[in-house]
Amino acid sequence: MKKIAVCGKGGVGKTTFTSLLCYALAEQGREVYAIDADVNPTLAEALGFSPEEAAEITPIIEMKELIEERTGAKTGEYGSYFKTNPAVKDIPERFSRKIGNINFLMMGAMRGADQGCACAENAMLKALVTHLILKEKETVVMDMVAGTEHMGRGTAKGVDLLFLVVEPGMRSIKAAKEIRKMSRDLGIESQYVIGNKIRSPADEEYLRNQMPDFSFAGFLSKDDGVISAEQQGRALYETSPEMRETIKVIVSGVGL
Ligand SMILES: Nc1ncnc2c1ncn2[C@@H]1O[C@H](COP(=O)(O)OP(=O)(O)OP(=O)(O)O)[C@@H](O)[C@H]1O
Repeated sequence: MKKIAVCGKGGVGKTTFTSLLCYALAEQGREVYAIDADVNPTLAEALGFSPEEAAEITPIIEMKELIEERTGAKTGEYGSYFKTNPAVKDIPERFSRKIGNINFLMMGAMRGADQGCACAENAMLKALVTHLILKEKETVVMDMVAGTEHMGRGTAKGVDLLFLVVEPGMRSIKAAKEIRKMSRDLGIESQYVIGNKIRSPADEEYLRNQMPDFSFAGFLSKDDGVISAEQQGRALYETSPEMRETIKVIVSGVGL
């Protein structure tokens, strides 16, 4: 019964971590709704869908046509639609694909340079997340767009738990600090850091020293297995017993 968002600077490993988290939660018997909220979506592949399967999924943004058709509500009024029809199970089938207990949905692919900002997508996601009513065993996990923009727009409103992914470098730490500040303003109290691409205990220590007032949920090693899984088109959770064990410890450590 949780809505979880995974945030951080571009390229830190949000998608990699999100895929592991979804599998670990699904293995506990939860019904997981994995939402790729990134405008450059890659979560489908990280979960182990083939590029062909991923291409068949209708992006959530196209729900707007459905919403307008059913309710007459226009862009910006999605909230009222989700109030009247708020269960995840009500989301029509063409918007999702399933692997085991993981239901995958995506916001929408990157727009062309001349197609404007992603305000409509953000409004849509915000409405969806704010108004979704989850059943006891249902969990939503969102792989967010890089950086802080979505926080500024309040897309992550309605989220219960935020994971901030960082790597051992100043830039991702700076982004995490900004995201935390914004997310606190949105009322998201539960926030944990995941240190990714860790090469040695010194990397862990560096992160802990640079972020003394953050709660660390755990650390993921820098591992060639991540690239191998990508190349094979398989889920990292399936290919790496080490990552599987690490994520399980993280999940139980934060009480999920
Ligand atoms: N623990 C790791 N060990 C080795 N490589 C990793 C690890 N985590 C992520 N990577 C690699 O780093 C790159 C970025 O990872 P990923 O796509 O998960 O990050 P992201 O934060 O979701 O990126 P984006 O902001 O572009 O969506 C990928 O090529 C991935 O293979």
